[in-house]
Amino acid sequence: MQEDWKRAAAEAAAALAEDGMVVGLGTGSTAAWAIAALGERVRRGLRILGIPTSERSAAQARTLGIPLTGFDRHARLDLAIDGADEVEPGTLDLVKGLGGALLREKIVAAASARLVIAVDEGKLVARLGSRAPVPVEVVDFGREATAAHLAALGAEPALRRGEDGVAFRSDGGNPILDCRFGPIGDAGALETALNRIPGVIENGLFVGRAAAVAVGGAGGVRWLRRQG
Ligand SMILES: O=C[C@H](O)[C@H](O)[C@H](O)COP(=O)(O)O
Repeated sequence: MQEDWKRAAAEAAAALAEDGMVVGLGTGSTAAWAIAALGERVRRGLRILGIPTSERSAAQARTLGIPLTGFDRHARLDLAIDGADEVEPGTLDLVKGLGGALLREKIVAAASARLVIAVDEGKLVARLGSRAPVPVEVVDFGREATAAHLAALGAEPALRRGEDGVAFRSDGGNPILDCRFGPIGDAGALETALNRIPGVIENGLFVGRAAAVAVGGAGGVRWLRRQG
């Protein structure tokens, strides 16, 4: 059921790609449905270039025959399609990065004319942080000191580990501290405060970036759009 909702939302988002666009390819199980839908459209003749946000998404896109490009050839994107871990419906602010791709995702989102998010309705929350931790990518050096700064902002930082117990590494080779804040009052202020901590590379709060969110649910797909 949830997988059907993700897929429907992802396909609605993928339908926004048009001939000639440079498209950011997100990461995660929902973004994978969007990449699959784009692959099918490319097979039928759609002409786009993709910029993937992870090695996983790059591999999937290559398998499907989606031509890829990079920032050296295209510094601006027309559209980025991605998933999210939490969406605040009023603001379209997001938590992202439980899949570990938050840094590349934020770089791609920041370079895109439009960021379109696809989720199932279980991702909607009244306040960001209600359910998901905020992932924070950090450098190895001084990780404990960085974690202490994060704790001082009210988080409970936990080093992300794989199922094998080994510390998770992002595609950039960095560890991630998952920071439980509980419901966040001012996500914009927190996003800025997190990135001011020495040792923090990027955090998973995406504030004021999403233009629209496709939400899959029992009644089909509905669109949330940012006002203004
Ligand atoms: O790093 C991962 C990304 O931010 C994903 O878009 C996010 O975790 C949502 O993933 P999923 O669609 O698998 O729930």
